Amino acid sequence: MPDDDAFTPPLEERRDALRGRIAEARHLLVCLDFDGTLAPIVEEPDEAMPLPEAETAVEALTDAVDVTTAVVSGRALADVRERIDGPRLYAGNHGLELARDGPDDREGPTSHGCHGGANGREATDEPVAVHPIARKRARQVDAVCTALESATAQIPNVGIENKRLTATVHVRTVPPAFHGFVRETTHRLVDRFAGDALEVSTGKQILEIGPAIPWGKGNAVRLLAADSPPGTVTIYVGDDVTDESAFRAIHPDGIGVYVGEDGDTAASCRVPDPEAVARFLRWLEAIAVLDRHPT
Ligand SMILES: O=P(O)(O)OC[C@H]1O[C@H](O[C@H]2O[C@H](CO)[C@@H](O)[C@H](O)[C@H]2O)[C@H](O)[C@@H](O)[C@@H]1O
Repeated sequence: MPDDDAFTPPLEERRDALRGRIAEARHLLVCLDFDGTLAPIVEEPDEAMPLPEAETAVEALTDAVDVTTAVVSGRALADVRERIDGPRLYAGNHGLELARDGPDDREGPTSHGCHGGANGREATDEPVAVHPIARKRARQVDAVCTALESATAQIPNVGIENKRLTATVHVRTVPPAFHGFVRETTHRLVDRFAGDALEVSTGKQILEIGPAIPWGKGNAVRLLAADSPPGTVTIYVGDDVTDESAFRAIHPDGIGVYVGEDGDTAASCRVPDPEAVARFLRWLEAIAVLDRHPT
């Protein structure tokens, strides 16, 4: 594992080393977080959109030979798919939902942990695989959201985003004096409606409510990498707490790019903001096309 205390270098310092690894790779799996990575953070979650230059870069990478693109988001899969159309693969709800190519009888969220088809796997016709435990706990997520909406109705600007398998409580524009109340109320209602079945975690000015199971973006990225051809180098770009499990999942063979100026990360290098992510993706595409497939 990377040393937590070690300074994670800016991309510029790693560019030459990364260029060699990318140019030599037989295939690239490029996994991208959405909010704070492809889309700048905004006050109103529903207004988040990818930077046009990021969208163009993702499209170009998706069209490149021997490159697979994936968006791996904390948003509901259907929501993030509406916001960026083009990548080949999608993971939503922090990896609890997965849309990937090929037959759906492989190891994955639908079969993780408790389903038993042939070889312990469950076949499904669904285009989107959903973690079975998360699916069962969706009713509890819904009950917590309903209760939270009425318990926080008087709190200015609080937002409850019900994503079915998980939920997000937004406090970005809630006056700081109310943050403690929102946090305590969220924990109390999760306890009351779900006991140990759901848990509360944190992100950028949000509380995330989700099933208390050991499954996250890192598991989803491992599944996508397992579907990739031999000789694939996995690249993951992300900015928030839940992206850290993905950085750890691809270490040490993959390339983790953290978006932000500060904060501990398991990524191998960092870029400052979504504008720099778009430039990185452009650079990646140039190497993928020119260095690996020179005409
Ligand atoms: O994994 P991601 O794709 O980065 O999703 C993480 C959460 O992102 C969204 O919330 C964040 O972005 C909002 C819009 O910029 C911002 O207002 C909020 O403060 C951020 O935390 C999204 O709304 C959540 O559902 C995601 O879990």
